[in-house]
Amino acid sequence: MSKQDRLRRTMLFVPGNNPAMLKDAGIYGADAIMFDLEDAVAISEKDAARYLVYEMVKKVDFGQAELVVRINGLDTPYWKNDVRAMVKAGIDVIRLPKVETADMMTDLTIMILLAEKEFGRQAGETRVMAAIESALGVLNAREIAMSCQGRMMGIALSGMDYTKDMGTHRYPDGQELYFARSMVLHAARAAKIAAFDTVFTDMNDEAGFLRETRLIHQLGYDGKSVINPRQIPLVNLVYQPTKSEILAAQTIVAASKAAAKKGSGVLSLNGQMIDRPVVLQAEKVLQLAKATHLVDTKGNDIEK
Ligand SMILES: CC(=O)SCCNC(=O)CCNC(=O)[C@H](O)C(C)(C)COP(=O)(O)OP(=O)(O)OC[C@H]1O[C@@H](n2cnc3c(N)ncnc32)[C@H](O)[C@@H]1OP(=O)(O)O
Ligand SMILES: O=C([O-])CC(=O)C(=O)O
Ligand SMILES: [Mg+2]
Repeated sequence: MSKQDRLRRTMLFVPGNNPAMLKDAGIYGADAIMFDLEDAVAISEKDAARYLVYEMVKKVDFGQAELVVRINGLDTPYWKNDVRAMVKAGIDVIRLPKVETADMMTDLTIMILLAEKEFGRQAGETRVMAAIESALGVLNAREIAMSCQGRMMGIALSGMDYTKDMGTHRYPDGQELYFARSMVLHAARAAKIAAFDTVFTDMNDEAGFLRETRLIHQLGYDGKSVINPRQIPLVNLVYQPTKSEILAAQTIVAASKAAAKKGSGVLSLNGQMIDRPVVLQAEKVLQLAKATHLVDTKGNDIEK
């Protein structure tokens, strides 16, 4: 799977000052691991956490997971050192919290470019993502998503800080996030980058977590930030295609390959027109099925 079309169903937050959690973060099968230097780390621990995460990124094998770091915000004295250390360590993605304007992302990428030069990394290699955590950030989501072309990997909604900014808090039905979720998703889709939903903090409320995950899956989100390994299989369950979706996708992909051999990009299958967007959607279904080991690498069923 190329870096562009990799799955991003789960992004596991790991506190940057917890050696035990950091060391084992790769064993739970998260699509991305997010080392947190921001709100999970006390002020007195900021330098120690940065050093610890640097060592972990350099030395620990986290398998296939995409490695993301949530650095401290641009209004803190820590973020520049965070960027330098993480670029030096070779992190895949830097997540900037509390993004309100596209200019903030530009400031971040200027610093990243300097660090890439300083530490001999290829210019543009370090990707970025923005976490939207306020009313202003939501209203500017489109410009934020369109910024840093080439480096921008995705945008995330951060519902805890966002609801605080809105003068409310999280409710079980999620109505308070409806507008923000729609805005962030539209901005991501318009910019052709990934969209991540916010964390669900009650680790024991499995039914509530599944309800929220089904909602964001239905809306079209790529995945969700998660805070506990127990939440990972639940997200994967929701994102796992059904048998009939897999069968339909296999039929579409096979028929489109046969049509392509005859030089045709569009075909009719059981009365339905099949063209490029339908084929791309079918390929995505097979990619998800492969990730959950329902089909093999050629898209054929695996007998269980
Ligand atoms: C609003 C925000 O900014 S949210 C983002 C910031 N917050 C965070 O990063 C918090 C991330 N989550 C955590 O720190 C933890 O899940 C806690 C503290 C909330 C709960 O931890 P625990 O009570 O240990 O949870 P639990 O009993 O389910 O843990 C089971 C195992 O998973 C490990 N684990 C739990 N959470 C994580 C995690 N986020 N990353 C890696 N490993 C984890 C535990 O260390 C434990 O491992 P062990 O069996 O080897 O001892
Ligand atoms: O990104 C997240 O979901 C966690 C977070 O910081 C918030 O909700 O404020
Ligand atoms: Mg936050």
